[in-house]
Amino acid sequence: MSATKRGIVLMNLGSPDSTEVKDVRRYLDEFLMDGRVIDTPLLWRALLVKGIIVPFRAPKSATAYKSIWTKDGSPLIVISKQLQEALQQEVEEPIALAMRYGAPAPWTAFDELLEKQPDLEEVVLVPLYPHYAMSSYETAVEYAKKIHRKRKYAFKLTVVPPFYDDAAYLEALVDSIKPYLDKEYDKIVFSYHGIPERHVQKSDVTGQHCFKSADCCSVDSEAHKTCYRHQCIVTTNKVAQALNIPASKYTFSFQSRLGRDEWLKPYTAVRLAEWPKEGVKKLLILCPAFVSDCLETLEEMGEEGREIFLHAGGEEFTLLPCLNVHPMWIKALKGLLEKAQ
Ligand SMILES: C=CC1=C(C)c2cc3[nH]c(cc4nc(cc5[nH]c(cc1n2)c(C)c5CCC(=O)O)C(CCC(=O)O)=C4C)c(C)c3C=C
Ligand SMILES: [Fe+2]
Ligand SMILES: [Fe+2]
Repeated sequence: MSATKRGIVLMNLGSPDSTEVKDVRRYLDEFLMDGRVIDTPLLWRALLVKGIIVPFRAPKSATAYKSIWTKDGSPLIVISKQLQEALQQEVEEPIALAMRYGAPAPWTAFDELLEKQPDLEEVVLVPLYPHYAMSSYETAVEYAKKIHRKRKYAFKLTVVPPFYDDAAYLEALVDSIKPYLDKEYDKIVFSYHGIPERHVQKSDVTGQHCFKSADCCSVDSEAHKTCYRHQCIVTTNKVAQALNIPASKYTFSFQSRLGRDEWLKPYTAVRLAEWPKEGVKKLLILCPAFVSDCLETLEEMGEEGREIFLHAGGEEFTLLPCLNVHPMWIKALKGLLEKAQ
């Protein structure tokens, strides 16, 4: 352990306060007005989000949230709290939880740590995203930094980088998948949350790598530090190789597209309707862009995705759980904190 008086903040995306349409509306408004999520000029974004997307989406999203809501609230929040508690059993430094949207806000987390340790010297921020995207990792980090700056906290803020290729994280994923490979399956799909292709290009620090060639993600580049697609491919291939899954039996795709822009392809929802026709009848599917089960895994994949696949002639659809509180994931997080010293 370091001599510095450290605290830890685990930061996830956040959920609405309840499944009531008004709370979902407020949450979607905060989320989609984020310029790193909908990256259009402010006025156009406000018209689009407040005038079109939120009014239409809020009632539908509220219904979707109702189908997964637990007695203790949103699965994402409940599981993130369980993760905080499980990690706290293993780590001496105080740990607080923060969300990018909704509650608990980062300042609540910072203040909670200061209450426990008034002479706090450093806070290590762990964005709970394995892969870099401006709409997930980057917005969480920039928001936490803004609050740290504006509120003039005296402690130093250190940020854990994306951990898509961290050996212990990959081992945890491998261990979580292993039991599902014992039964017969035709294909295992790594379905990642999608993002607009434009976002990948915007994050390209070289300005001349991403999407400039068909194999850009497998050609070494500085751009990969912030290339979501490259990082998803690395996670997929490393996990599949560690499990000895032949190339013909695994693939990756991207889910949760919103709007009409070109997003990363292939689209999971489109492929789910095609796979059965290509002979893929027994499907295993996991969503490694999320470390905690949430609306996008439980409802979008577990309910909508299942329906699409079975309706198209699929026979078995098995959704694997996220890492949630897997002991090897806790160990991996502990390792990431040690590396951040
Ligand atoms: C991997 C992390 C995520 C990325 C990247 C991401 C990008 C992204 N998301 C939207 C729009 C929506 N996402 C929604 C839910 C949602 N998204 C993530 C993670 C990432 N999003 C999570 C964990 C969740 C679930 C939250 C929960 O409470 O369980 C939603 C809200 C639900 C809905 O109405 O579908 C929206 C909207 C965009 C536009 C985007 C990139 C541009
Ligand atoms: Fe999302
Ligand atoms: Fe790339």
